[in-house]
Amino acid sequence: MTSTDATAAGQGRAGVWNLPNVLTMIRIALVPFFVWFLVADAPGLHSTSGPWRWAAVAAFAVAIYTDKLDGDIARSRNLVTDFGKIADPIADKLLIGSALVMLSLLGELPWWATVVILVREWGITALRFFVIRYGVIPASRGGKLKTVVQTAAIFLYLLPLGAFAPWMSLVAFAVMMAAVAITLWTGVEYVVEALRLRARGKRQAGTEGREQA
Ligand SMILES: O=P(O)(O)OC[C@H](O)CO
Repeated sequence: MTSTDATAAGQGRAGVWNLPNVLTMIRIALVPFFVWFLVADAPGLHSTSGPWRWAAVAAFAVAIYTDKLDGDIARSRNLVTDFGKIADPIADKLLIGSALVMLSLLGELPWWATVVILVREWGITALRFFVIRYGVIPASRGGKLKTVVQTAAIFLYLLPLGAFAPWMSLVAFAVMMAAVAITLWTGVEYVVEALRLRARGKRQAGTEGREQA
């Protein structure tokens, strides 16, 4: 969804307890299970690539599916809410953040990639709250693409197929680098959007102040 679409959609009066928002909450609830499965697979933080790892892959896949589903339902049934516009990216960040931290803890992903992505993700979340009095910054098309590429990269990292296909780790790394690049680029776009929103809000407040005087 673009910012413009979202600004319009944000006027929707759908309640918080609608299906897309419940799916978003289910996604958040799946995160501890996902982490627990990864830990259960890796005594002493050494992955055994056993059934618990596959359970983690499945939990991640289900969580990602709820992300697609809630967006589709929200748009098709006009159930876009301001709560959803804030909670949906937060749910994504919790899932993706926990996956990245766990992969780094397991020694499978360089910490720098995790840190770069997390700083951008939570920085933009904080920015959304800083400018919320001027309006909501919803996920942009680039933000959605970034989440898809991050998800694909994490999925490739999670799949315990290294023993059968050693080239998989190269592919996973290449996709993760693409994810890092798009993450940074869209971060810059959101900063520009936040500055515009703030400037517009201040201009409007100035005009209203003059009209009342
Ligand atoms: O890049 P953000 O912060 O807008 O997040 C995008 C969402 O995760 C897409 O669902």
